[in-house]
This record gives sequence, structure tokens and C-alpha cells, in this order.
Amino acid sequence: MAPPETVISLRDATATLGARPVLRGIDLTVGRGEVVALLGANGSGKSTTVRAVIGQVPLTGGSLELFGTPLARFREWRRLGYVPQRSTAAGGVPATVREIVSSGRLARTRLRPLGRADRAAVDRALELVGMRERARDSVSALSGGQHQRVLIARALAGEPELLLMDEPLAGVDLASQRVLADALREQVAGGSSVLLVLHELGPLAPLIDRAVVLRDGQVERVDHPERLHDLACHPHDTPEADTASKIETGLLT
Ligand SMILES: Nc1ncnc2c1ncn2[C@@H]1O[C@H](COP(=O)(O)OP(=O)(O)OP(=O)(O)O)[C@@H](O)[C@H]1O
Repeated sequence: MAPPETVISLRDATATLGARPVLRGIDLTVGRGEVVALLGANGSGKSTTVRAVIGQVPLTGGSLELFGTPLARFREWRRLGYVPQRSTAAGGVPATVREIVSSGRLARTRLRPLGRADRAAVDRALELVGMRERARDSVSALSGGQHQRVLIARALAGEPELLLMDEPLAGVDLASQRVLADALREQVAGGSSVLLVLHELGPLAPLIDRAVVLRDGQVERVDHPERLHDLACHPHDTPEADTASKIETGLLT
């Protein structure tokens, strides 16, 4: 059987922001259909890792391949969907929920008008995050958690094969977290891969194939599903009890 396609391959990656070495030799692989969580304390390099993967932060060393192609030659950005760390869906720009979500099709449509398939993808994305009824509303009338849903729908509207999300659950209530977990499950069932930064696994825990814990710009350890399951179900029976509670509360230090 052929090995599963590697969607992200980051090897010994280093990166500097200002004068600070922020990534100090990160190895990270995400295969097709895999969901990988990046965990770690504030400032450990999670967002920078994701931003390096989408080419926003240049590597000073090591290598990055996307879908088997070195970054320098990679052009198929429409295969990626990115949800940035908490921001509002439209900084003061008057726009409806549907307009923001439709902008997620831009990489596919270039500037031609949306066709039937585009509109169907937008509808599906709105439905997945439970915002179909709010499609005509102005984004300025949304709560923080609803903004977050719109940003996720914008990424989903592009029908990405690789979804990168930076703290998608931040400030999102438990009911909305469940909605997002269902949306993600559906996306993964369709073959998408996901790399997401999390402080808490929450309702997403059952979806996670691997949790990569960063510390000071390096991979401290990688947890696999059995261990994640043990940590979630028997946090006090394992030698790592302390770590378990930290993962659940996001207080990894
Ligand atoms: N633009 C910048 N210039 C200089 N240093 C930066 C810049 N952005 C981030 N850093 C530093 O890089 C390090 C890693 O930041 P990063 O945002 O990747 O961490 P993180 O793990 O995502 O943290 P958090 O959980 O707080 O979001 C931090 O020490 C941060 O201060």
C-alpha cells in the first residue's frame, strides 16, 4: 500500500522574529486526513509555526514542503484554508455574513462572479457553522463567537484540503465549540487535513490524531490518541496526571 500523502512536512525549521529565535528546530508532519493539534504555553511558537506553514514567516533554516512540493515552488494556495488567531471578520467594513464567507472563494474564482458551485460551497460552509440564518446580517452585529464561526466558514467555503486554524475555540461558548467540532468532523470525513492551535482540547479531543506540544520553539513531546484518551478519561491514574490537568486547562508551562 502506498504511504499516506504528506500534506505538511516541516523539517528542523528555524525562524526569527525581530532578533528573537522563535522556532528552534521544529519537526512536524501532517498526513492526508490527519488532525494535529499544536499545544504549549503562551509564546512557545504555536502561531509562528502555523504562520511559517502558510509562508507568512520565512524560515531561516530547515525545510517546508506542502503537498510534497517545496515551499519555494508551491503555488496551489487554494488548497489551504487559514483561520487566523482571534480577529473580527471585517474591521469596520460594512459587509454581510454571506459576503465575508463568499470571500473565502476568491482563491478559486479569481475575480469572476460566483457560479452555482461557489454559491453551494458558501451555503454549505454557512450551514456547517450554524450561521445560515444569519447570512444577510451585517458582521458588525455579531458576537465574538459568531465572528469566529464566520471566519471558520470563510475558510471552509474555499473547500480546503488543508485547514489551518489558530485557536479557533478562543472565546467560543461550549455549544458553539460543539458546532465547530461537528463541522470539523464533516470536513475530515471528506479527506481534509487539519493543523490547529489549541489551548484546550475541549469537544475537539475525539478528533485529534496527534497533539504536538511545543516549548520554547521546539517540540517538547508528541501525544498519540491512546495517550490523549487515557489523559482525558483517567487523568488521575497515570504518572502524567499533572500534565493531563494542564492539557485540559490549557496551562501548559
Ligand atoms: N512580530 C514579532 N516580533 C518579535 N517577536 C515576536 C513577534 N511575534 C511573536 N513574537 C515572539 O515569538 C514568540 C512565539 O510567539 P507565538 O505567537 O508563535 O507563540 P504562541 O505559542 O502562539 O503563543 P500564544 O499562546 O500566546 O498565542 C513569543 O516569544 C513572541 O513574543
